[in-house]
Amino acid sequence: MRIIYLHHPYKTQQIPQTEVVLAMGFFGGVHLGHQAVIKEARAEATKRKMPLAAMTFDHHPSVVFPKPGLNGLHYLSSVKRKAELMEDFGVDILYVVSFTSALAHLKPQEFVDKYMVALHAKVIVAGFDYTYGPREIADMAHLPSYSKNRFDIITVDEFLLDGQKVSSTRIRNDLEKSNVDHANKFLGYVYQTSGLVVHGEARGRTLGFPTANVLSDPWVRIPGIGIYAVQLKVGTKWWPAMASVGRNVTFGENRPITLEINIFDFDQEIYGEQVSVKWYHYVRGEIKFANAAELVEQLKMDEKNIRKYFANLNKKRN
Ligand SMILES: Cc1cc2nc3c(=O)[nH]c(=O)nc-3n(C[C@H](O)[C@H](O)[C@H](O)COP(=O)(O)O)c2cc1C
Ligand SMILES: Nc1ncnc2c1ncn2[C@@H]1O[C@H](COP(=O)(O)OP(=O)(O)O)[C@@H](O)[C@H]1O
Repeated sequence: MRIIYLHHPYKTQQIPQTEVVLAMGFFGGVHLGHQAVIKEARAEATKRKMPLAAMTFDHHPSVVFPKPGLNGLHYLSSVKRKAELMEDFGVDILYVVSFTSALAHLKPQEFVDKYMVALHAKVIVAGFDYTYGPREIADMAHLPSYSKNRFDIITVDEFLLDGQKVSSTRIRNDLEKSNVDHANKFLGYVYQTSGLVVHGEARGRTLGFPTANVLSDPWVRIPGIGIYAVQLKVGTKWWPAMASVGRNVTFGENRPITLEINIFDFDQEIYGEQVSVKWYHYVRGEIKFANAAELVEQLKMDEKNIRKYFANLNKKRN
């Protein structure tokens, strides 16, 4: 897959000359609803023997148009992760467009001309609620009037799972409530984040449970406080592990929230490693123990439960 970064006004030399099917959306999280759009676009591209291009933005439109109640940016996928997922789902060219004031203030006709037609799109595929300007004048219903027959349009219906709309907002709420199991169901894959292993307070090793302290990438959403069954990628290998998102309440008041991960059957120094975390399953809430010994007893039980969880998961897969 080729990734092309466009910053308005982009240079025409950046655009490949081939005609494409173009899937449009912010695709935050690339959840089952987004996957339905990409699948439909993939099928159309194969039918027409054209490459499949997809367009996303580097930042959410709320950076330029702030929404009340939306404070801070907490994405379900970094651009890098989005690109990995897009490639998995068969995208050949990914356009990552900078969402700036200059871009946001283009008239709908200008956006269609410069970011659809000039990208040699023969077919535009997008979800039913896709907009490219103010909703009243720039939704899917208005797209034919701007297209002027220069491309075909495929609108993909709302995707429901168990009768519920699959949406990024719903998935963000699930993660906030520590419900990674439900978030994973709506994502259609296991939620993944990444970060850097940094020093903690060097207490873990004295408890018999060393924990890699992971400083997560900025702007990416970490599940809410709790203990989780996770897998951690160090270098190229995935390791089963148990993670704590919490304030280490046993050891004092008002501590910051940290992400700490004890890796099973592992004994290496990994400070400075860039690692990825796959969030499989919520196990329990954070508990304030009377002393370190009680915490250690709980950690032993957590390890047992989480090993069992992964053993069952492997059994189900085989
Ligand atoms: C699986 C797991 C579960 C944990 N559960 C709790 C908990 O319930 N309460 C708590 O105070 N700390 C909990 N911790 C965090 C430990 O307090 C922390 O890992 C330990 O203090 C080591 O900190 P350090 O890495 O800064 O040395 C947990 C850690 C792990 C890995
Ligand atoms: N099984 C393991 N799980 C996690 N980290 C481990 C493990 N074995 C060794 N380590 C190393 O030990 C470090 C964690 O030890 P710990 O005493 O908790 O110190 P810190 O507070 O600096 O994280 C990790 O960053 C890693 O380099």
